[in-house]
Amino acid sequence: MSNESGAVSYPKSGENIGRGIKLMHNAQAYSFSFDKVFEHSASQEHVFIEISQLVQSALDGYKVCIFAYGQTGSGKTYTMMGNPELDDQKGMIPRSLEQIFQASQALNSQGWKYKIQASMLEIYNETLRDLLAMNRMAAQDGTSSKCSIKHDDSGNIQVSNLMVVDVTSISQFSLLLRQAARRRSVGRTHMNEESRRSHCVYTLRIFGVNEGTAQQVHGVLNLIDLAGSQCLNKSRATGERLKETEAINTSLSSLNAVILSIARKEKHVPFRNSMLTSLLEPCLGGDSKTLMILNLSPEVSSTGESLCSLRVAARVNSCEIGIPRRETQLGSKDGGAEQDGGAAEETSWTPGTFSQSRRRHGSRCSSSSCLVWVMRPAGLLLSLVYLDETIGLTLDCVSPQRAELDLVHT
Ligand SMILES: Nc1ncnc2c1ncn2[C@@H]1O[C@H](COP(=O)(O)OP(=O)(O)OP(=O)(O)O)[C@@H](O)[C@H]1O
Repeated sequence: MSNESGAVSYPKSGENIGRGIKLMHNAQAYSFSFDKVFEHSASQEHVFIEISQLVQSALDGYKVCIFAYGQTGSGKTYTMMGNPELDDQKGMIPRSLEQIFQASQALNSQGWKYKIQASMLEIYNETLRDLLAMNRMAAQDGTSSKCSIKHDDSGNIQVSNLMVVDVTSISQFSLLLRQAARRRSVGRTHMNEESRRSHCVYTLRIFGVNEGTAQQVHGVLNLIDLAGSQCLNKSRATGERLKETEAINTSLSSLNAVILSIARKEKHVPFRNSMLTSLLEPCLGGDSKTLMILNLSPEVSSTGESLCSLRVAARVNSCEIGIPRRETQLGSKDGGAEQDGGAAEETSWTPGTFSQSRRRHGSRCSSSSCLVWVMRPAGLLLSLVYLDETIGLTLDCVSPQRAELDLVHT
């Protein structure tokens, strides 16, 4: 099967995308470079162009994980979910599902039939909550089975008691998304009117079988909207909000410890220190294709947090994980299926239309990748100022406050 080129065509990337970013913090400049850096003026469509190939590869039988990371209020939920009802504001999750449906339908003519299943859960205060279960309240108050993470004999991770729904249309999926959004733990904080107080994991399992060749593929697409990091003294949180903020920061610290440990190629990676890292283990420690989207706030008061986030993203960018493995089986005439070895095909993916393959020379490992999207600053008008031809674009503010982020087009 070869649908890697994609059944859907996309417009070319715009000029509001580069690869470098410079941050001024305490009068010091910090430079970073990533797979892509999007200015605030980039659209949801621009960002999706860069991840569409990766989404496509879930249909080809790969495990794919895309997660949004950043401080509270920086635009993670906007990026991942956006407004699914409005075409130009739809985020990565509704766009991914649309692409998967359209591409799978286009492959029908080549004999492929697909079954797609969805599950949606949140990690709230270190507890797993099923966002689709009918008896969710019963599970929360302990009168029915709670979700928990189980490791099977082959080291695979399963979530027990999680509702898995067969998805047959885009409208049905939109309904599930609305249901999950209503049930997700949301609270008002000093930093964000509608702050998501949990990490949310949307999973699509994709089973394909070719009626002509009996080949089978099994891909997984995990789309994750992490809760935002937040300085406790800035958050001014008390009571429940404080407890949530502490739980969010603790689990994000565990994620950072895992990323640091992988980047340093340490033998022991502390995946089991939190629910979040246990769930992410197959993505960060295994054979999936993983992408982090870092959301940044351009406000001067956020430069400290932005620097921390950029450092985490730079580390993620340098992590070498396993070889992406395509899950395929060769069916036999009598209807049985033989493994074709889950052939570990070294098909490192290339984000979007023009960046380089990220496979390291001389290494059999592929690396995780990172895109950065800078949010539009509330109440600040931005203008673009050209410094010189080689440096490219610098963001400058038409306001007394100077924007501290330079987006360097390279
Ligand atoms: N690129 C963008 N264009 C327009 N509005 C945006 C953009 N990014 C974020 N916003 C708006 O900014 C606000 C905060 O964004 P959002 O809730 O997505 O942040 P978050 O990082 O998910 O926050 P939290 O971690 O607290 O849940 C929302 O009202 C959102 O609609």
